[in-house]
Amino acid sequence: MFRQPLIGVIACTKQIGLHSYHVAGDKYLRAVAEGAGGLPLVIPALGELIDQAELIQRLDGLLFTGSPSNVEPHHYQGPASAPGTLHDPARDRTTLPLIRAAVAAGVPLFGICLGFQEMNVAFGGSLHQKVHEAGPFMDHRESEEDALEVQYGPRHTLHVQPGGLLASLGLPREIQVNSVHGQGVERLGPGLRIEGLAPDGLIEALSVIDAQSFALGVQWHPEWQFQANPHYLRLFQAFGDACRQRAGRR
Ligand SMILES: N[C@@H](CCC(=O)NCCCC(=O)O)C(=O)O
Repeated sequence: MFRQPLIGVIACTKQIGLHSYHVAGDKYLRAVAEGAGGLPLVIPALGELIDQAELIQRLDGLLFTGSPSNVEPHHYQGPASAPGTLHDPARDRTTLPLIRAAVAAGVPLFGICLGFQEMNVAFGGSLHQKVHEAGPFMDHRESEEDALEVQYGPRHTLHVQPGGLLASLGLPREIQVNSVHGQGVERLGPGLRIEGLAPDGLIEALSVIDAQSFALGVQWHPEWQFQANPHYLRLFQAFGDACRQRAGRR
């Protein structure tokens, strides 16, 4: 009997007035519901308070969203962040072990932007904290003066690497992607495969080589207006298929 896959969507912590909340972006939740065909469930960033083994037993997939926050550099032996850099330690403490546990248990997972960077760090990789100040790379940040449609509109070519997961999904060798990030992959974690490169050589898509199921991370934002972008939609459909496969087996 068909069971809609239950897909966890990782929350960020956010101070609203005097209180702290756990929030998840609307566009991610809609992409899970409509793009992946899943039942979205927001997972609070409660770190050690959550029994992650129990959690992943109940889930058919996990989406690690983007966020203005950045992984704390001590997780990848990086230099201290510049003053004013946004962090979300509670999210770090939740996502980094959860990514490893989910892959080990064969739970499909999809990382977007910060979620992509968390996948790299979870597997022992490191990050450029300011890509635009690191050697040959262009500025991958959005212009905050631009309208949202412009910020999340197509920005650069993504070179899909042959023989990988993205290629197996039928994506062409080159697609146009948006770019809303100041950090990026410096050293790729062991056990990860490069799935896509920006024109300046920055790694912008990865997969887990020995994953039992779908395990993809992308630096861009495929949840943005995915209904109108067949390449973005294809990622959520494939993620949803993997989650349905896990749901059907349980
Ligand atoms: N802070 C990191 C990751 C950037 C990121 O995830 N941006 C998205 C913010 C809002 C949204 O969810 O769309 C970096 O700057 O590299």
